[in-house]
Amino acid sequence: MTEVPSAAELQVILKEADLLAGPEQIEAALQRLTVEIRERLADQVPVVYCIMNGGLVMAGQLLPRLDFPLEVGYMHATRYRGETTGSSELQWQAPPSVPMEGRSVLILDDIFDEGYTLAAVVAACRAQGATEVMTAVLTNKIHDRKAPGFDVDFVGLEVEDRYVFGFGMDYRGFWRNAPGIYAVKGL
Ligand SMILES: O=P(O)(O)OC[C@H]1O[C@H](OP(=O)(O)OP(=O)(O)O)[C@H](O)[C@@H]1O
Ligand code: HPA
Repeated sequence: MTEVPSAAELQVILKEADLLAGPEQIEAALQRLTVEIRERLADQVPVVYCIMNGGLVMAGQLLPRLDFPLEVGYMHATRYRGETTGSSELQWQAPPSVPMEGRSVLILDDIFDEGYTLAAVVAACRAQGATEVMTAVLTNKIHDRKAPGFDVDFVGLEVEDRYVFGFGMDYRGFWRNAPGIYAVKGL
């Protein structure tokens, strides 16, 4: 069994991390996302899926702002599994919880990093008969290692090319609950 770090060790991770975006910047990003998404999807009665686990906080904060009719679902696809580099194999831990055939779909996730997760999720939604599939992420990590031929539709904030955590994103499984977006010291 993997050993759980102590609370003191985890506090050091947070204390030594660099704050990239605080609550005010995140609030502004969520407000921008709300306006853009409403403009595009308000009359589509979409199914809005949270990608577990990372999308949980973003979805929880964004959904109550989307003041139009929609359904909520979730799916869990994971590539990092507690590591700081992604595996080539995407594991589906939970398939989409709501049928999407003939529906407009909006996918919510915490981070568009290399993009292989969302590219595979969008392909799966198309294969399951969604008529249109849009993606919204809280953060887009800026680098040139993106999956070819795929992009997201709505981005809250750009973050630098470091390993980030907070607001849904984990560092080795921890600190998804941190109220800002932080970069791990040295990563
Ligand atoms: O753009 P990519 O490089 O594919 O990475 C982004 C994905 O990685 C993280 O999920 P992770 O695999 O860590 O699963 P988790 O949310 O369950 O931790 C994150 O929540 C995104 O879904
Ligand atoms: O930088 C990151 N942080 C947390 N989760 C992630 N999943 C992909 N990239 C990241």
